Amino acid sequence: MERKEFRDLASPEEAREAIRSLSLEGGINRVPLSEARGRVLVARLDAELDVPGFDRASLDGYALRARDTFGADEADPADLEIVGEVHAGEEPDVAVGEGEAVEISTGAVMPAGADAMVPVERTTPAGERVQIRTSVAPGDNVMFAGADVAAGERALGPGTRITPRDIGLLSALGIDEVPVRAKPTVGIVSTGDELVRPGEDVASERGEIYDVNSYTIAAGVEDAGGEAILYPHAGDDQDEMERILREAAAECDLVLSSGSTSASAVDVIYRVIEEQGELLLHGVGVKPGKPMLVGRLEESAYVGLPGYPVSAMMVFRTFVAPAIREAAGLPETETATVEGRMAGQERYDEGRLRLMPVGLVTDGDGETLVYPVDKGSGATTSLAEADGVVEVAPETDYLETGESVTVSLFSPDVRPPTLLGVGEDDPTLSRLLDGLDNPRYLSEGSRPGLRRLREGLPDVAVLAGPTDRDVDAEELGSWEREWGLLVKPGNPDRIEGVADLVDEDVQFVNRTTDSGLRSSLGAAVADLAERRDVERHDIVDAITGFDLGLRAHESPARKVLADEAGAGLGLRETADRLDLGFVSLGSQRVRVLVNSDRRSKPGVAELEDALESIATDR
Ligand SMILES: Nc1nc2c(c(=O)[nH]1)N[C@H]1C(S)=C(S)[C@@H](COP(=O)(O)OP(=O)(O)OC[C@H]3O[C@@H](n4cnc5c(N)ncnc54)[C@H](O)[C@@H]3O)O[C@H]1N2
Ligand code: MOO
Repeated sequence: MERKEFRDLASPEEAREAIRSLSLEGGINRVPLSEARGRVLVARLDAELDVPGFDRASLDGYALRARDTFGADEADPADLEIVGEVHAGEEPDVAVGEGEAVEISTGAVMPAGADAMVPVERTTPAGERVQIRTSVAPGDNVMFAGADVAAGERALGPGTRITPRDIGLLSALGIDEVPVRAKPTVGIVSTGDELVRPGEDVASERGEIYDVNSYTIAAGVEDAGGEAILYPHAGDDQDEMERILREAAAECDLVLSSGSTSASAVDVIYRVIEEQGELLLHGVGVKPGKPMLVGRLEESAYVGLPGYPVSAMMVFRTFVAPAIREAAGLPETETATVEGRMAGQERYDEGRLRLMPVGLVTDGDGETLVYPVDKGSGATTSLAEADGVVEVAPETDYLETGESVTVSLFSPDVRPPTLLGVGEDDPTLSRLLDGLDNPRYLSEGSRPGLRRLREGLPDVAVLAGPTDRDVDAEELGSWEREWGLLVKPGNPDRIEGVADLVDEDVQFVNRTTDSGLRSSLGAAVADLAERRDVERHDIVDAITGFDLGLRAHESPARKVLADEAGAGLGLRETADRLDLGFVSLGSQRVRVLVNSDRRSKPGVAELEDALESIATDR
């Protein structure tokens, strides 16, 4: 079967050009005022009436003839006869003659004959008469008909993006429906037999995964001013893809697919477009996003996003979102950028424009440090833990430590976290972080925590268990945790310690070598080897599963819970919470070390307070 190979990649500019050449625009909608916010007017709206529609009292007080007050002041008030009253929403049933006044409420129609009003504070009523202790000029305290907007005036111009303030104006004019640019409708078709919608059960043993792209891209479409329509997943079968894509193309201005863009035998989406529409390009010199497609299907524009969530999102953000915004009539987003320095060296030699997700951290001098967040295109945390993107030109070989880079933030309201921590995964730490304002914690394990602290990236590192090298850093606080083997409830295999893992037939689940628990287990294994006078590797080899370590602190426990293992490395706290049996092997201190350069950061002080509070709790 013929497979796609990517020999000639289009340039990013060619990809932009190709998308620009497609028409994404919808037509015109008439929407009720209640749905008009954020929509873009397509025509000018003129006032068809005066606002206000009548001469209106601006204050509570007395309507009168200005000339009756001339010369009046506190010492020598004008004395007028009260001949009636008029309230807001009432038609006046009285006129004001010479020497007369009418009691009037704010917003009421000025009675005939009156040309000004005096606020109640400057009057002294006495029975049927009122003393006016000030003089006013004609027009004082009156808003005349049409003073706000007059009939025939231009109220809002075409292209206005309707704000709550504009809705105020439209309401005053009595306009209940407005002509706006239709939102471009964007159909989203995710392909892949493995996809399951969130909310349904996922069979991991069969390789099923939750569909990330449909919802992420739909949210991006709505953000860009489009209307997202989710279509059912298309499997990897070409006929099914064709049927769903054509259905979407018939109903939408733009169809976005995800997946099936690359080089495998089931990556056939390009054939559907080639055979049923027009394929403008397939393969662009960007990383991630290389296998993207641009074309037309029926009357609709088409962009094929790669299946990997990071690739899909980056292609969407870079190439598709601007086109949707334009079609929706929205202004280009103000891309907020920040300048920062690279926290470490970053090599790169793939010759494609790299869209590198990065995180930000503020150093002790208030300068911004930039570090790549790259767990690979398949990891959703690559974007959730990033603040923005640095574009690295294709000809760049590496970015040097300290090199200045421009980060375009994912949105203008993105702020660097108040605290950046790296290190051990721990439940007490998770609770501490909950109480802080916008922290970020990269749970990479004790060893990477220590290494990154030495390199000067994080504000704090969280370490547990024995460390081979120490670091010259101050301790901000610490706590103890009890660790051991998590076993089935009631411990049916009667596991009592590491020796049983060696001597009995037990499937064990370990943690990665980066974790502090694993270091403590390593020490226990070394102890046992010494007591038995054998080599350490003899012990290790005899434990089934010792070499395969899982990343997070609960992962081994979950394997035991699922009956996939007889024992796992973990914490007493986890065993208690998941109702598992627990065989204690010891307790270890979890220490929070602070980067000396960052002592004065508010986030560090906040964490220190939180650490003190748990120290006094115990
Ligand atoms: N031999 C080669 N293999 C690959 C190449 C290549 O040039 N030669 N390109 C790689 C690149 S770059 C990318 S990007 C991916 C793109 O692959 P596809 O667009 O064909 O996507 P799939 O194979 O369908 O899926 C990739 C990956 O992403 C997962 N996925 C797919 N859709 C979703 C979704 N809606 N939500 C969550 N995750 C999704 C899918 O399960 C796969 O794990 O190809 C490389 N391969
Ligand atoms: O281009 Mo793929 O999108 O490198 O990950």
